[in-house]
Amino acid sequence: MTSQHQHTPGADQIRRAPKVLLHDHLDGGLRPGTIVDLARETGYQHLPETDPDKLGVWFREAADSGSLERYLETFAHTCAVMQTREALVRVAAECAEDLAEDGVVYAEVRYAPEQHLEAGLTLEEVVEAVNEGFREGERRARESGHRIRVGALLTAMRHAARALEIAELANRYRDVGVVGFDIAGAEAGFPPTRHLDAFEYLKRENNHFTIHAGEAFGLPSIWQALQWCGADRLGHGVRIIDDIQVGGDGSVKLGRLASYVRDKRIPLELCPSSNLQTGAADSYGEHPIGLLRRLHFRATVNTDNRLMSGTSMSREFEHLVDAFGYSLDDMQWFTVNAMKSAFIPFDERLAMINDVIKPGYAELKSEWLFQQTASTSGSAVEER
Ligand SMILES: O=c1[nH]cnc2c1ncn2[C@H]1C[C@H](O)[C@@H](CO)O1
Ligand SMILES: [Zn+2]
Repeated sequence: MTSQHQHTPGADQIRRAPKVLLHDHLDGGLRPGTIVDLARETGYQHLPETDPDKLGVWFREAADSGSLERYLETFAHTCAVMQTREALVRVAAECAEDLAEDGVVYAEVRYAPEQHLEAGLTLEEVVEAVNEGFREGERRARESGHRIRVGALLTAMRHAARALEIAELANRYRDVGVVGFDIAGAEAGFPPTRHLDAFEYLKRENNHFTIHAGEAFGLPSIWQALQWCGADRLGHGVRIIDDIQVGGDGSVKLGRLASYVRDKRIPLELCPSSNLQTGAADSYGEHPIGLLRRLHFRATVNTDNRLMSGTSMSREFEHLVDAFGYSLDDMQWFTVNAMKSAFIPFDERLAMINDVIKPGYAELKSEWLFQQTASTSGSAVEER
């Protein structure tokens, strides 16, 4: 009989399993229909398609170029329709609702406030609108029987020069909806050390931050993010694989940086579908997450941009279950890793793990166990 631990979950179980999301961009997760509505309401005339289905396909295809720079160009359209308070509240509320509907129980969603000032909002107004939207989305989710908690990460764009200002903003709204800071944007040519003042400030304030590193550029970027900037987590970090040698006999040798990342339990915010689109991996089966999970890195599963990748947390897990045969126990392992790595206080993370995540997986596994008993009881004699 198949053990419950080896059970590969189906789509429905994956969706119902509690999931934790640490790396998701607000401006990369809009519903296509909402983009069309907002463009109409705000007079934005440059959408490549005005039919929601076609627009969704356009984003996925345009983001599928194999280049991070070209992938990032698609955000011009989403940011263009996220310039008013009403638009930001709506997008944030729908984001929380969509994640909750997908079984996400805790999410840290990031966005760059500096990209939402074109119609005259201040940085503070942007943050307050998004916070309001998240609270509204959490409330609507509760009404439809889902529970989710959403925290915001404020992102500074690495090609710009506002990182310190955004870090100060993150600090001001700490404990008021914002749980940390991030930098994003094109990686090659924009090392994180350009923003050292922002990271040093956050460290002095005992605040938390993650850095997009090791996605389009390799080990030097990861090394800088950790050893110069002091990042708590790595956004992607997938190229840490370049510091791991696997011999023909299956033996594995970790370089100094890879050892440091594993020994220090540095969380890797891995985003498989996004990596396939920007060229960091060729297929799900070849994605480094398989090896990193086997080697017990602090690996987590994330969506990055649900719109551009046509994905969700459940879809990401479906791909991984297909590629690696992951069980509910593997899913729970990734989920607990993510919850341990969140930027909210330790006692709250622990409560989520013990009171939400573990009971959720126990319930699914018990469901499976009883189904197994029912379906095998007729053949008990043969099995003996
Ligand atoms: O995967 C990514 N790498 C680097 N930057 C990214 C990625 N996904 C989104 N961004 C950028 C584009 C968005 O406008 C910005 C803030 O969410 O972050
Ligand atoms: Zn990202």
